[in-house]
Amino acid sequence: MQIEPIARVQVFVTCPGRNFVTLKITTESGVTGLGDATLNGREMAVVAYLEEHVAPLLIGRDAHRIEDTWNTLHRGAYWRGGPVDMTALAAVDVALWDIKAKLAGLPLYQLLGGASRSGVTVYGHANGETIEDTIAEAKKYVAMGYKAVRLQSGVPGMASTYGVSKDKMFYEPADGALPTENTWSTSLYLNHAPKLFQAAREALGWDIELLHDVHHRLTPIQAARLGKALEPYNLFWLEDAVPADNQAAFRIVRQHTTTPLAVGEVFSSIWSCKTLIEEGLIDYIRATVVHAGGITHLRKIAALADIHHVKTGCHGATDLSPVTMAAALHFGLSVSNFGLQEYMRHTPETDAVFPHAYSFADGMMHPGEAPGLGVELDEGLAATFPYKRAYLPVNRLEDGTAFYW
Ligand SMILES: O=C(O)C(=O)C[C@H](O)[C@H](O)CO
Ligand SMILES: [Mg+2]
Repeated sequence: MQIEPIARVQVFVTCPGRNFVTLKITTESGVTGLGDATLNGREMAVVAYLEEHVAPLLIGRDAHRIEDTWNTLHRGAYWRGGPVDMTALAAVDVALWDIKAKLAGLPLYQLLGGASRSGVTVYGHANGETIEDTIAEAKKYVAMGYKAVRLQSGVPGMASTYGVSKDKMFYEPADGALPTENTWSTSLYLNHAPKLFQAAREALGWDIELLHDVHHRLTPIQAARLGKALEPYNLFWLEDAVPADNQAAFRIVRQHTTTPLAVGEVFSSIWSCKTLIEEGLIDYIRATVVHAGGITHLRKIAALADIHHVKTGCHGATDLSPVTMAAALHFGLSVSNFGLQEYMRHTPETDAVFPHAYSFADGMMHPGEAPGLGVELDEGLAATFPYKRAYLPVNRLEDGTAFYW
């Protein structure tokens, strides 16, 4: 049996505009693999977890034994699961897949069963202070070749709204050394959102797929009302309509609307979405490589989803590093029930720290043909961008009640 013992495990933290945590595993024969371990706003918790509790367990293990390593780390932790553990586990898992594919001399998607399609269709983010601004942004995405765009607009009467950033192309919500506070009005939002999509269909037509993210801010019956109100505009999906801690809550939304539902960017494992998938309460599962235990675990989620007619829709915000973007593309190219992949562009500084083989053309992305993931870490450049603590915002209702952001 061919054995590839792990010799070194390193964790790098870099902040080329935002914080990224990267795990690098090196084998005794000198092959390296990268894994993204970035958990926005809680980065250093994963660093400590990896350095103190995971790295010592990896030294000397056979890098080829990905499934066994996953299960040993997961079942052997006893206190298993949750975002910190599953992000750390994902980083190990992806780094080991990177190593295995490099040793095989193949791009990772070939090890995952080969390409199931010619490319990975992606959606971009159009956001603006007003409906007109948002539509103008969406037109830029259409001009770049995107076939699907997420629309978020400011709501008149609200000082700030989720998803509306000053820098249009490079979204970054983690903006403070302490959390900034937003104020939320459900009624203003519910009155406004259908107007955005009515105007968008008039201006953009019906050939472009449109998406919207509620960011967990409605009760089930409010989400049901919004889904019904948006039906005439034929959304590709309505995302995170309600907080999904209570999976059964989606039954109410589902009973009332035919607008397709997507959820899962904060999910850590198959247990967060088992009911949603088995009862057919959603159409797209948005769990992602870095936060749901890596490729090994995400493949199991996708397999369960496949038999229930649920497609994938991996989270792909800019707080997931290019290492996750590449992993998502290899996964999306190969998995049978791929739906749509989110693609927010990283800044040029981030792209320089993580040179990569993936590319965008005609609304689709491709991971490229480099062996492994096709992403490297420029360690020298990374070291010039030290960690800067940054929090995601918090949200309050108009009367001051702490709410979901
Ligand atoms: O990309 C999305 O759909 C998001 O909701 C982005 C999140 O706000 C972001 O990843 C939080 O870190
Ligand atoms: Mg989202």
